Amino acid sequence: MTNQSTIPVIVNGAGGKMGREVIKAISQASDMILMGAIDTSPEHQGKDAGELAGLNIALEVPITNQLEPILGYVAGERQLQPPVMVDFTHPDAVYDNVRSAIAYGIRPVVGTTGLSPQQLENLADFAQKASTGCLIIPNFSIGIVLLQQAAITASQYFDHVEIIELHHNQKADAPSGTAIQTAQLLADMGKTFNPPQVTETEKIAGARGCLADEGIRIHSVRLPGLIAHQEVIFGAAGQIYTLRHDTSDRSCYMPGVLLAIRKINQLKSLVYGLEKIL
Ligand SMILES: NC(=O)C1=CN([C@@H]2O[C@H](COP(=O)(O)OP(=O)(O)OC[C@H]3O[C@@H](n4cnc5c(N)ncnc54)[C@H](OP(=O)(O)O)[C@@H]3O)[C@@H](O)[C@H]2O)C=CC1
Ligand SMILES: O=C(O)C1=N[C@H](C(=O)O)C[C@H](O)C1
Repeated sequence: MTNQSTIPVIVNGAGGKMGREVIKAISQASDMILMGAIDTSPEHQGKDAGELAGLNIALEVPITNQLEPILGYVAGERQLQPPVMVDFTHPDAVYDNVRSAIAYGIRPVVGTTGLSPQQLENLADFAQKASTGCLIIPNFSIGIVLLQQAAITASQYFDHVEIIELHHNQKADAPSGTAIQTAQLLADMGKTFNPPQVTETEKIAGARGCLADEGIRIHSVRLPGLIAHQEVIFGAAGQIYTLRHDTSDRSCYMPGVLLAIRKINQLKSLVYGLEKIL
């Protein structure tokens, strides 16, 4: 049943691994209603979003590959709560999706990773000018927020740290958005890590991973059988301190996604990271 506090939501990437999970979560949230489901995959066109998500009932929302008509339709409906677009699509698509949503006055909750620093800056400008909330969340799980907080604490006492992120081999971008954010949080602590101990030679290019800001290295593993995992390993003389987060089911992201949908209406600009809205 819809009422004045029901939040209209459209899901972009509705047929994907995360999109289906989001549709299930929205269908179970009494304060939200699915108003549109977009996915460019030809195999999903016209299917009911609820049935595709594995629900026993149809939601009467067909999957379409046309984002703009859905944005226009939702923007034109008379509703008291501002509509939200959740995006779990592809690194190549997310920038344009977010710009389109903001142009229609629809607030984007973005889980898709792979936006460049320049794209993030442009989107922040765009959201600011439109006075529209925009949430970009590289990882919606509470476990990663806690891992990052522990890493920030540890970084005050350790000068050596490397990050290993491990994901399923369908992932398009590397390093993961989570690893990039984790490295940035550590780099923002105002010190340089991993002072060189010897002159290193990579006998095969990439052996030492990629170099993020302030000397922090990130290593990316892609294998079938994995979902999403991250280790932050600190080293000092005679000791190793390892922080690890493991995802065993994508439902772990849903409390964060629902929180973001509920909170975005309070924002008037771009906010990056789940920790900012907890
Ligand atoms: N922030 C977080 O907590 C999390 C973020 N992610 C990120 O979310 C993104 C999606 O992940 P995941 O669900 O696993 O990926 P999937 O490939 O399973 O799903 C993406 C879906 O979006 C479709 N798609 C691609 N381009 C567009 C477009 N332009 N418009 C609409 N639909 C499109 C894809 O179709 P097709 O297959 O035909 O390309 C696919 O059906 C990734 O960037 C991933 O890193 C994932 C998990 C958690
Ligand atoms: O592609 C994924 O699966 C994930 N992507 C996000 C990332 O790049 O950090 C979040 C999580 O790691 C799962």
